[in-house]
Amino acid sequence: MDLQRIVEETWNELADERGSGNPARYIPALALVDPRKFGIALATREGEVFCAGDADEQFSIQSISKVFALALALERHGPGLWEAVGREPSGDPFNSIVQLEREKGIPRNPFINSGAIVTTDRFVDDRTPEQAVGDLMSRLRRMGRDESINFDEDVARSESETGSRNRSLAYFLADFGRLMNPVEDVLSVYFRQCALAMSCRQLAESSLFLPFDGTDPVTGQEMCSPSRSRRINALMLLCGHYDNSGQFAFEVGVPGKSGVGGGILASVPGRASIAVWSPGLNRAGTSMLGAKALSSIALKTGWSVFSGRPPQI
Ligand SMILES: NC(=O)CC[C@H](N)C(=O)O
Repeated sequence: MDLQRIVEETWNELADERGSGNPARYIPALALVDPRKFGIALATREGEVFCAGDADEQFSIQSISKVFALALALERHGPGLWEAVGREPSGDPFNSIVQLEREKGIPRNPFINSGAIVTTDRFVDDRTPEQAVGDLMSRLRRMGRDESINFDEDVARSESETGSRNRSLAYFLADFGRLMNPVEDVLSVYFRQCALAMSCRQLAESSLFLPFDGTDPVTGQEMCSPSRSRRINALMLLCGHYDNSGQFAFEVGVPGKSGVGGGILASVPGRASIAVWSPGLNRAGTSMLGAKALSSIALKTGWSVFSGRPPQI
């Protein structure tokens, strides 16, 4: 299978639709990004990366970071993490607060904002926010094989200045006694984690542990056990796009995680890790063109977790 041709064809087919959807404006720094950006990177077990468009330009990965935070929080706490956060789709928008009161401060899953705030709190654990951010950065740099990976201070500040909703969620959690650390400490890590700047290529390369049983097949670095990576993939499939997760599974058919910066990370078990970026979003905060690109790649390759077709590569 000529993956470079598939990636390029997909980009060319959709290029005229660049600028479709609505970029996130509730984080002012994100509204400054050129809405016509469009990149695709597909990384394989052999260490090859097939790219098209703006695949080497860094963007704000936003909620895609929740996948890394989950893996690292599980590493610190093991299955005990599941006492603080659930594993069910919420069917509500990512920043919804309604279930939190009814369900006594146990968020439905680690990918909605309330669940991610709890996950980040557990990742911080007994450390200072600075130590936790330092640890997150060094892990990502190691996984992405790139020392330049960092967070964008302007985006983190912009989100903090306008973060009333996330503060509400965090104080609600604190009121139920669900956070180990002070609210502002947890949020300062959460905002920086969301403001991580990475390119499609860096994202695809640093997340190869997801489709390959917890271990980067290129470097041999182990991120988590095979059973844990299976479970993270399961959560991505069911909760990775909030109240749009069903639609994404229907159209694309592989685990994925969206971010309001317009990135989507998709994990194709046993095959590849794919990152796409286009800032225009649908109503659930999933990149419109990004989802179309992934759907097209899934169609062209035949890749799907719901298909019994033998591996093509
Ligand atoms: N879906 C997202 O990417 C949301 C993340 C964003 N940082 C927020 O907390 O609102």
